[in-house]
Amino acid sequence: MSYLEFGAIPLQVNPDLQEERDQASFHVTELTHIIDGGAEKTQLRKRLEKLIYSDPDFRRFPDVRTFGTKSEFYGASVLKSIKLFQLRKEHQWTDEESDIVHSLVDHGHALGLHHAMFIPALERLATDEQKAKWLTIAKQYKILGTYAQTELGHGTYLQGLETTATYDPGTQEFILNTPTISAMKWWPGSLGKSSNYAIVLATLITRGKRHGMHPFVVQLRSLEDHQPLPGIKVGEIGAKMGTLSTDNGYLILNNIRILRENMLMKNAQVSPDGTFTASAPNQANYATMVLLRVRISEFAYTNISKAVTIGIRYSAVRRQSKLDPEEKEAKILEYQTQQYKLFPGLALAYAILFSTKLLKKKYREAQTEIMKGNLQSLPELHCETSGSKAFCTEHMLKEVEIIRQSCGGHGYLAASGIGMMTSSSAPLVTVEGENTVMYLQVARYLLKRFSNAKSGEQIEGCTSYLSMNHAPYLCPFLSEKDCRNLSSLCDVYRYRAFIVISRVVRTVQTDIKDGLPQHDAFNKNLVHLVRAARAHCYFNVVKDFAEAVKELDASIQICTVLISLCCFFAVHGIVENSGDFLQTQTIGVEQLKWLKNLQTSLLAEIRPNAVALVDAFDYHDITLTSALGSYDGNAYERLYQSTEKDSMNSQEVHSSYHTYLKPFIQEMNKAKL
Ligand SMILES: CCCCCCCCCCCCCCCC(=O)SCCNC(=O)CCNC(=O)[C@H](O)C(C)(C)COP(=O)(O)OP(=O)(O)OC[C@H]1O[C@@H](n2cnc3c(N)ncnc32)[C@H](O)[C@@H]1OP(=O)(O)O
Ligand SMILES: Cc1cc2nc3c(=O)[nH]c(=O)nc-3n(C[C@H](O)[C@H](O)[C@H](O)COP(=O)(O)OP(=O)(O)OC[C@H]3O[C@@H](n4cnc5c(N)ncnc54)[C@H](O)[C@@H]3O)c2cc1C
Repeated sequence: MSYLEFGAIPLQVNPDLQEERDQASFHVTELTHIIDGGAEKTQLRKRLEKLIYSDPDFRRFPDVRTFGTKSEFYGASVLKSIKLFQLRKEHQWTDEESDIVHSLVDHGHALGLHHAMFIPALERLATDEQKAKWLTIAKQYKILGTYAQTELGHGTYLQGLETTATYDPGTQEFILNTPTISAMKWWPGSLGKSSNYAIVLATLITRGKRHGMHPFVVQLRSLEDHQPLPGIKVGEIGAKMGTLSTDNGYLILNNIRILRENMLMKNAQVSPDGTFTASAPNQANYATMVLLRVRISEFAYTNISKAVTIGIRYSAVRRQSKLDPEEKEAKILEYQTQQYKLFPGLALAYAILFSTKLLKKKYREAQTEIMKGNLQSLPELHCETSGSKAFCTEHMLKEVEIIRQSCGGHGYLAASGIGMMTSSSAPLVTVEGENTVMYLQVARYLLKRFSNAKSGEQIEGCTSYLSMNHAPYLCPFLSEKDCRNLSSLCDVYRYRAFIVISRVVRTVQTDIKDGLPQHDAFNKNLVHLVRAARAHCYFNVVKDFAEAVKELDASIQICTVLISLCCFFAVHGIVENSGDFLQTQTIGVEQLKWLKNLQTSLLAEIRPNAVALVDAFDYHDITLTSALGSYDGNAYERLYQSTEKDSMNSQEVHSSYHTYLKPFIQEMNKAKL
């Protein structure tokens, strides 16, 4: 073959990848249907895929992402928003359809916060009359909004927000102000350049009294020429590690007057004379964050499943070194260490998938009650969503980075698609509640439930195991074979969580008894409290995965593969955290030895189906945007082809040669003479 033909993509699938597909023990399409939630959902996704990817602009976005300047990238991202909004309107997409499309077109776009937070906030925090006014025009895209809560000085501690909304009964208006530099809004997505409205979260002051954080609808920019309105200073906060398609912004408000009706009053009201009344606890105003924590958990699935698709397909076509000196070089997927890098991410993707399906269901049920004014399920929902968001994003980020490393040098290329995934995954551990803080919210709930259980209350829900009548614990693993039993594995996780939680409760109580104030006793044990929350979340994810697999209505072949994967997920988690399991005596040294053996046996067991398990995620090549992970496995040709799109290659000799290099070379050559 001449080098001129190197960039031509072969028409056939790479035989190494085809070989993997041929040896799968199950039908990939059947598993795809399970992942999508049914054959009709797969059809729906495919229909939307076809619609979106028939538009050349949507196919072009990945190239802009890789090779454009920040400003070009932002411009393309605005176009992406507009196209999505037009399509959504034209096709009357439901929220579900819209979510599918978002997962197809790369997560970010300039006005992403309009549907992700602005509209959900109006739906959750506005009264019916306010919805009639604001929601209608927001849905018609007559106004474009964002959610401006975080300030330069405070993101986590919402009670510390300094932006003020002071009620003036004389004019029946609120006056919004940014009283200090740390009070300026800082970070909100779509704020810098895109939105003309925002829901601004500010401390409400009426009749001289502060009433905590409340939501206010504020117009930021003119609907005529997009100029910021008088008294408003708004702009971009600067270059970031990733999430380039979103214009995260700052906002300074100087005596901005808004109508009394612009305070979203579902949960608290200010009457014309300035009387404050609350019809729900202040935390009801956190509802938009609760929703986004569910969405971000789902997004963790999207990222890890895409990353592992790239990693596994590439590992099936990349050959390096010899396993058997007599044979040709081995696929890197053959190396046990490579499987050890990739399969935890594979198992995690399925674990998050099943666990978030359940979380979403619980969220929907709880939200229906909450909208009717029944807030009983809110504390449990807050615990579950905070824990899920923290667990899923923490583990996803860790595994995405390991998968990037598993692709060797090429994983570091933008064309691999995986480096971008690391940078877009990174903020997810911080946004919508920083993970440590979220785990501490879970711990707070666990402590409460633990003491409720101690006082004899029958606990329901995700902490029900705290009120189990704990007979003396006996490790269920009496042989290596026992370690495969999913309900025994769940038991081990459950007891580990129970013991870690009860120990930290005891330590905190002892510290308080010994005279430490409660806040000091907490701070002295924060690391252990986070450990307890992690143990609780791990147990719940293992349990959700195991139950989903147990209840699966699928072929025996699929059940067998998913049981192995679930078993691997649980076993791997114990081995990785063995210190904790040994210390809580939920397993002994002998059991750890069995579990380690089982862990490596499972690598070999999963190996033949690895490619089929990622094929089942069914990512379109455009969605993946990866030269390494495309369906046909022609990685080298695609890598070489990707160089054509690099503007540096548009001229043989770069202009800098004429400006700098040529005079330098000439100078050096003159000097030699
Ligand atoms: C386009 C489509 C894409 C979709 C796919 C996504 C893609 C993704 C891309 C990235 C997109 C990024 C978009 C980021 C967008 C932001 O990042 S928006 C800003 C998010 N900001 C945060 O999350 C702030 C985090 N902080 C907090 O939530 C709260 O301050 C804290 C930490 C929970 C503390 O709450 P607090 O009320 O100040 O104090 P605390 O004493 O801890 O709690 C009081 C009580 O309220 C309860 N409580 C606290 N929070 C809640 C709650 N939420 N609910 C119920 N009860 C609660 C507590 O449990 C406690 O109860 P009790 O123990 O008293 O019974
Ligand atoms: C890409 C991106 C997009 C964003 N989009 C938006 C948006 O659209 N709208 C919006 O309003 N905001 C947005 N944010 C802001 C985001 O919500 C906050 O950054 C996040 O809530 C964390 O708050 P913080 O930055 O104040 O971190 P901090 O709270 O300052 O955290 C710093 C460290 O302090 C620790 N810490 C803080 N408090 C405690 C505590 N009580 N106990 C123990 N440790 C603690 C944390 O664990 C962390 O290690 C965005 C941020 C990013 C990065």
